[in-house]
Amino acid sequence: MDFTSTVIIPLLFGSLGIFGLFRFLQWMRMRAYLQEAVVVITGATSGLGKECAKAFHAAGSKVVLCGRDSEKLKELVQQLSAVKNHRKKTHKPHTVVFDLSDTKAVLNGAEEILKHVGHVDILINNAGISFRGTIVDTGLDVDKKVMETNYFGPVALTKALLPSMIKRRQGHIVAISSVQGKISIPFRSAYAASKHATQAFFDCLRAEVEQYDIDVTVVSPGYIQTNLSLNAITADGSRYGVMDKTTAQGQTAAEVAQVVLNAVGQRKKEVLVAGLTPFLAVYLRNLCPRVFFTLMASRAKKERKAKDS
Ligand SMILES: NC(=O)C1=CN([C@@H]2O[C@H](COP(=O)(O)OP(=O)(O)OC[C@H]3O[C@@H](n4cnc5c(N)ncnc54)[C@H](OP(=O)(O)O)[C@@H]3O)[C@@H](O)[C@H]2O)C=CC1
Ligand SMILES: CCCCCCCCCCCCCCCC(=O)OCC(=O)COP(=O)(O)O
Repeated sequence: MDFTSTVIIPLLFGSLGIFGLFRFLQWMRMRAYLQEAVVVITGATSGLGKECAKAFHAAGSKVVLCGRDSEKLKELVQQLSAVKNHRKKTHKPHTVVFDLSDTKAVLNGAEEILKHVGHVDILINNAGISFRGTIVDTGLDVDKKVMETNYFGPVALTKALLPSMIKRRQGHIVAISSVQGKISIPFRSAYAASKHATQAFFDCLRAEVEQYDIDVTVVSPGYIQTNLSLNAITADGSRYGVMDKTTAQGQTAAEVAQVVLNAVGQRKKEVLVAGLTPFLAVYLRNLCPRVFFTLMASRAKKERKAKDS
């Protein structure tokens, strides 16, 4: 008997077995956590929100779909109800209509959610808009609109639902931020600012509510193939209306929704869902800020030149 067959091989198989068992138990825990959970998703009418709705519905959660277009929400309910899942009990979704940029509407929406479903286990603050423009040309009303939709809306909804979570000593709040909540790139000022504010707010919240057993997960994706660039607003408040190459070549919304589902199921505190370059850019911003700022300035010059020519 040599050392390999008596020690190394049994150790290897033992470790693999323990790892497999650990993953299985993790999967079982996640399944139990999501099954029957009341999950509120904002921006469910499109892109990542719509895919999250499909993923959580398929996981057996009771989804509450929020959006500002009731027709699109109804269509999604029909789509989800048509999916037959023989292995898991699924639930007919509820819908609640409100515009996130209107605080009063958000508060009424929160009230309606609690009236309909009694409590919220998981709130996914997903809805958002992006922005394209130079700071010098952008009206303050545009900065405010982006902040209202991406920051004040989610903050108002979170604050409205938080007391009932604290009372139950149970709940999970998710913020869909962006890589741009960690680094700022030129011509995205309002968007990057709203996502940095989101990151900061939900990091503070995480610390404050841990004592009530409430989880907070911040998800920071890179580019995703959605309508985000098409729907972005520009310096004068008009719709950008272009499917950017970066957006078109991003990850699929279904892939990112699966990452959101797993991150929530595993109660992760934060997750960066991006390729190597954005990932390195985040590190560069923190470790060698001067180099990062120089790269961003040259990127701004190049983009400006390309636009002018
Ligand atoms: N796509 C990407 O590359 C990335 C996206 N993200 C983030 O993902 C999230 C989802 O965006 P994504 O799916 O990509 O984009 P989409 O444009 O496809 O979806 C945005 C969703 O937000 C909703 N929404 C926008 N404004 C409001 C409002 N005032 N009130 C209520 N709902 C509103 C939209 O509703 P409606 O259908 O009515 O327009 C839509 O459902 C955003 O927070 C975005 O910042 C993060 C990183 C990368
Ligand atoms: C040796 C280290 C090299 C480090 C890389 C250098 C820096 C390169 C810059 C990379 C910028 C990445 C930007 C990623 C932005 C992003 O993923 O944003 C996601 C969004 O929210 C998209 O919204 P948008 O409206 O901008 O489409």
